[in-house]
Amino acid sequence: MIEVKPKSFESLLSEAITKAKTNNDTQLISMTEEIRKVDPVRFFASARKLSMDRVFWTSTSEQFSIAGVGNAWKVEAEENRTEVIESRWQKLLDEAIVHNPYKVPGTGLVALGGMSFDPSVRKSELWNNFSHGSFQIPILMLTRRASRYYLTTSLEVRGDDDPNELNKWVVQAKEMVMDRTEWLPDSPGINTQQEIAPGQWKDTVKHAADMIKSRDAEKIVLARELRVRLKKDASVASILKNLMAAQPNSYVFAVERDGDCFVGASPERLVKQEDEQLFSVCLAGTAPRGKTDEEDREIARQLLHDEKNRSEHDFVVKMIRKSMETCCDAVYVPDKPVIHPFKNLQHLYTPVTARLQKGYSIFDIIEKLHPTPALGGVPREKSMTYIREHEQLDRGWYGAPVGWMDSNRNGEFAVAIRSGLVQGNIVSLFAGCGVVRDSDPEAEYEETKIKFRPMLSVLED
Ligand SMILES: C=C(O[C@@H]1C=C(C(=O)O)C=C[C@H]1O)C(=O)O
Ligand SMILES: [Mg+2]
Repeated sequence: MIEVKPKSFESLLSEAITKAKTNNDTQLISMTEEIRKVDPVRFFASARKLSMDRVFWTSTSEQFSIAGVGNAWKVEAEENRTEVIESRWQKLLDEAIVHNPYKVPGTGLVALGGMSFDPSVRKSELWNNFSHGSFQIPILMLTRRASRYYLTTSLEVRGDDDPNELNKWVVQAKEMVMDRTEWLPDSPGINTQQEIAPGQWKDTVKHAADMIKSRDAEKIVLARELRVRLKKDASVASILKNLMAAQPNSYVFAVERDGDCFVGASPERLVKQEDEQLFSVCLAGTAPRGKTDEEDREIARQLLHDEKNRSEHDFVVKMIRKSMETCCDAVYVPDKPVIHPFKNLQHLYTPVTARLQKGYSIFDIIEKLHPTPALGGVPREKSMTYIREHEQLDRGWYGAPVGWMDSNRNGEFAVAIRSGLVQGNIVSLFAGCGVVRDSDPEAEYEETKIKFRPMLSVLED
């Protein structure tokens, strides 16, 4: 990475264009400035006018958000995705010309995106616009951290570009996305809901549980789809706004590809990196919320001691610990889970901390962790084969890592659950649950029903 201190964005452009001409190659530049307050959701909404892919990420509890639009750089990988993405990202980090005096996580060079749950599955029509791995550096990116706001502008230039023209376009685009008067429409309202093959799904749960009883596997996560037809086309910005309000301790995210948008509010962190420090979470085991405080506490107490839910949870803990130990020091995992309540349900939760050893990157961690038994199963390959053969659905990006990373070894990835794919007025929602030997198909069905609630409730009018 080449750090520079240009007088203006235009002078940075001129410098980069000259360099591109000399090298007969493209050149990526990126410049970050601190700006006055702009609401990230409004930024996302206004960015629609640019008709380019948008991306959104927030860890609401930390008041940290990123909203971006356009592709200054993009990597799409259908095969060997982590190697392809990592090598392209490393090359970019070596060559980019950057001005970012702030060093705030999530500013400067930031790649946002995600991947599909299972790269060996042939994509269905539904997920046509989403590659097995896809990351972008937005052209315009807003980063909010508590009460500070930063705008990063990145562009890839060629030797024959005109700095003046490019600069003019950037100035106009900035004005457009920072329009503070952008209006957010109300929730679209739901016309019809169609559960995809619920009976068959319950039969599969029974089949999987029987297989586990005969010791052919230990845990298999099975998901199903709910297809929703809205009264009008969804405004993703409004969905984001409502998700942030309704699910304050979840990661609210959106990744748009050619008009389709994958959106969700996930309670599950896969991994967060701050230099060599890693934070992960084991989240599995579910119960509803109580109607009164007393009932809520009683349900929580039962969940903590419930053998079936504890076994679902413990598979995840064991696997995350083991994976971390292959490339980290100081792996710390508490002995027992605690309850983590969310708006619609409560989960068993065990946090994990670790120190990443030299020579490993966040890609190595993602590759080792995904899919954890919270979304795949135990043993990993057996459960994946079972899912491929029996689930009536293309998971696409559901249940897979989604998030961001920057050039200073900061990043965070969530497991993309409580999510849906928005295509105009059609939304495909996904929810699954961990099947273990004592799973009852009817109870698992009810559990998935609650897991649809976070997304469903923000679509209803
Ligand atoms: C698979 C999902 O959630 C996962 C399954 C859980 C369970 O079965 O108890 C709990 C949290 C997640 O690990 C989902 O929400 O779709
Ligand atoms: Mg469960």
